[in-house]
Amino acid sequence: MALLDVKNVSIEYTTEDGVLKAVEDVSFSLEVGESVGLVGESGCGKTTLAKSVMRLLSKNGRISEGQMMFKGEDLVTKTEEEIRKLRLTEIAMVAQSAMNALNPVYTVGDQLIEGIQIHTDMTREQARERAIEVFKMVGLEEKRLKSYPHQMSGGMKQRAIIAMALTLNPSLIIADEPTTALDVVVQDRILQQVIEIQKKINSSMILITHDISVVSETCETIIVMYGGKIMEKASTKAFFTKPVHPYSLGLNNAFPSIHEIGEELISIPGSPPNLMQEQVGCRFRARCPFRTEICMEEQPPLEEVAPNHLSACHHNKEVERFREESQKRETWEKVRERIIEEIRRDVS
Ligand SMILES: Nc1ncnc2c1ncn2[C@@H]1O[C@H](COP(=O)(O)OP(=O)(O)OP(=O)(O)O)[C@@H](O)[C@H]1O
Repeated sequence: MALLDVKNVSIEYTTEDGVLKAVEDVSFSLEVGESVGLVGESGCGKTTLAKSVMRLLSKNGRISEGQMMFKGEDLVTKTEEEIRKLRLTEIAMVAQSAMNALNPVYTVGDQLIEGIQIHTDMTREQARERAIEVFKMVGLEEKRLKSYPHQMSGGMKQRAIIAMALTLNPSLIIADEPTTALDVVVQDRILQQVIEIQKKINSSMILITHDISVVSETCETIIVMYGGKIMEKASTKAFFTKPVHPYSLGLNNAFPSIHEIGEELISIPGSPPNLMQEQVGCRFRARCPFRTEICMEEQPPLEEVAPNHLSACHHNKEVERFREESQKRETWEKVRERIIEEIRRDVS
């Protein structure tokens, strides 16, 4: 049985201007010990999906459809009380800039020890021992337990937050851009530590990032989202050697570290769809160099293109040609010209 089985989940936000469908009909599963990288441009629904697993959506957000089976039980229908018990003990989240969540008037140690005591029946002394242990795991000295947040650097604070998330050996860690606010060297070191600990305690992980090169180094599986839907899911190895979806091909062109030195980066022209509007056809159609008639009318299903490799494109079979053409700058230049032409037409 998978640890987490997300089935046909849709999530929407009610706003003053109407309903925004942030995630639509998304399904994926996560095995015990597996780490999945969730990637895609800003606004594609990564954080929404992650927060919904913890049932931490903002007030105007709701899971409108689907199930999220965690250890065989549906998280969607659990009561608030049941979910609260699962947080930290079973599912822990390290959010973007979580370090700002530390309470400035308590020492970091007190906050950590208190957190442990709330969720377990450990004595203060036992909780302190555990706090020292997890501090060591993330590379913080014991004496740092006595520090107040303002006495620590950004990197240290984020480490302390990660320590808090890992302290009760959760089965699932959700890390949402856990190191974005830090400098690159520190980012890399902390991320490696998180992965090490995750492997040690054999928890599963969902790592959210907009940087696919991070996923190539840290995760076994990658899920690419676009406009609230999954476009491609594959092992990272397959994805980085043989990506299939045109959006993935575009993303691969846009990231430096997985390319050879000196190779030119090409970004994908245009912007993601407006999720306030009803989506017709493929969500990537406006920016896709390879679109045809059917892409304008029908939403492509997520199909298996190889074992454990899924792609939602009507033209999965033409991937060899797409791979070749997507590496040429003029392929994407034509998309840019097409977008400009369409805007001109709409205006006139
Ligand atoms: N509380 C909210 N109310 C209304 N719309 C929201 C709310 N939170 C997110 N959205 C919208 O839902 C969509 C998905 O947002 P989400 O933050 O999940 O994307 P993301 O991929 O995590 O982006 P980022 O990388 O910038 O965090 C976006 O269109 C966003 O504007």
